[in-house]
Amino acid sequence: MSEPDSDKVDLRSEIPRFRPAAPPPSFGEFVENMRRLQDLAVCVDATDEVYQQARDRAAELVELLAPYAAREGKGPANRSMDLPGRGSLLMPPFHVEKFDEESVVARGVLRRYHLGGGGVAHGGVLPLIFDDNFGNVVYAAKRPISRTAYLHVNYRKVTPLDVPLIIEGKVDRVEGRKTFITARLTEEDGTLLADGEGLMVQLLPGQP
Ligand SMILES: CCCCCCCCCCCCCC(=O)SCCNC(=O)CCNC(=O)[C@H](O)C(C)(C)COP(=O)(O)OP(=O)(O)OC[C@H]1O[C@@H](n2cnc3c(N)ncnc32)[C@H](O)[C@@H]1OP(=O)(O)O
Repeated sequence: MSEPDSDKVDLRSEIPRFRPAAPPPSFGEFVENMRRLQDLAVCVDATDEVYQQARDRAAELVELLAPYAAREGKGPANRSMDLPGRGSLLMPPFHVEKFDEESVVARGVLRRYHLGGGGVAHGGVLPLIFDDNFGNVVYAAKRPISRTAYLHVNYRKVTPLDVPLIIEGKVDRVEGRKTFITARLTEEDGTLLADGEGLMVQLLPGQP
């Protein structure tokens, strides 16, 4: 019989255990510089000479970092709870401010990197924010490990960039393996930008 893998969340699931990271001191600034770089990469209008230099410096950075690529759950990205977006470049830079069984609240801004068109956020970024909130709600409500079965977002108003945003999500109801979650994305003054509803389904033994 094979040994249980202590990195798995439990024997029912292939999902790695979530362990918060204690990142090295420079990691947060590294991530913020990378975010700034992403903002610039999608907005600069430069000469070919500038792009050549940028290409070469990016290649140097790749060469520096490539030897340290690690498996999921090992590096600090996505697990650094004190950093915006848990230190993951995939995640918009939101900070969780409330995390309990009643609700999960996170606050952050969308930046130039998240631009869709007409000066406002890309619509596809919002489901990412909602999905992450739903995942947090499941954890905070101490529901079993689950995956998103569906996610519905109602876009009520365009979502501005560089303006503080707040998402609050909570469990609406539980039906057996199913956790239904609702959430609202607002500006600080309460202006509703989008609301969403999702179904998180508890995984069965062996489900990835
Ligand atoms: C300190 C801690 C901090 C934590 C921070 C970390 C946060 C990280 C956050 C990251 C978060 C990221 C999170 C992510 O992004 S998770 C990634 C995105 N999601 C997926 O990839 C999921 C892919 N799908 C599946 O794996 C399966 O389909 C699942 C597991 C969902 C269900 O397949 P399974 O074969 O197991 O179940 P079933 O089909 O018998 O269905 C079971 C029940 O559910 C009902 N049903 C199913 N689908 C739908 C549907 N679409 N609409 C309505 N109902 C639906 C179905 O009718 C049935 O109901 P009932 O007949 O029993 O009444």
